[in-house]
Amino acid sequence: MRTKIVAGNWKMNLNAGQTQTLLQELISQLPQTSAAVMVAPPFVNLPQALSQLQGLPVEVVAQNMHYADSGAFTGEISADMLVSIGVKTVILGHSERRAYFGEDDGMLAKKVAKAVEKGMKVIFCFGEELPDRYEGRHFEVVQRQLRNALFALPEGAWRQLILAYEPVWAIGTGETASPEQAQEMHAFIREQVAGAYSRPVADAVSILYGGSVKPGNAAEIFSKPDVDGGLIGGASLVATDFLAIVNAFR
Ligand SMILES: O=C[C@H](O)COP(=O)(O)O
Repeated sequence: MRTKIVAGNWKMNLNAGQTQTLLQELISQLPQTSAAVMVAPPFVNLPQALSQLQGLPVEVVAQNMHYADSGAFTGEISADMLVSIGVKTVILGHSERRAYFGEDDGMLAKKVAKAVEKGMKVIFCFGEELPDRYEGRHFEVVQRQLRNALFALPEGAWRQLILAYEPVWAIGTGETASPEQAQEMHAFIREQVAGAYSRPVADAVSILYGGSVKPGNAAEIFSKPDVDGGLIGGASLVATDFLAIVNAFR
């Protein structure tokens, strides 16, 4: 049985005080759930989140990291630094990192390999842009993103991977992939993993959907057999919305 996951990617939102408030709201209403719940605040608020969530079933996740162990990379954060404060999971490959910070498949392959080497779990994001879908290239694009960044990893690394399919046209736009579109792509992704590795590896990996998941559409999207949860952006900044999405698994 695959792990069901609801992860909130806070992106570049919430200062220290706002972080404390949102976490308090989440903690006070935390439901019983079979899903693993995660939140990803910006780097500077990770220690506070770790402290507030200590002993609670909400994992604190980083939004990014560098591929080098250390060195002259002003403004960057290493895997060691994250691990040293207690962060065990990192989001890599988000479309905003790809679009605004020049992260390509080659760089992401290095980042994923480093995170895996350091014992971290990775939520690896990928997905096609709107023209790709209009022009029928979406499967090809996703296949290439997976192959270039992940398929050179040893099979054992897959125990540390979580995939997050995020069609770029659905991120922050209010437009969501239909549950059928999500299921179709997730099944395709699982086939790619089965082809590159094995059926057991493919069946074990959690594949999350991301892109305008809201309380009103989460249950239907999560009901699809190859959708194992969601990576939530905007709706994760409102405690009641995020918890309603978590509850969509009940
Ligand atoms: O990481 C989360 C995704 O980018 C989705 O963001 P969104 O829920 O605001 O569309």
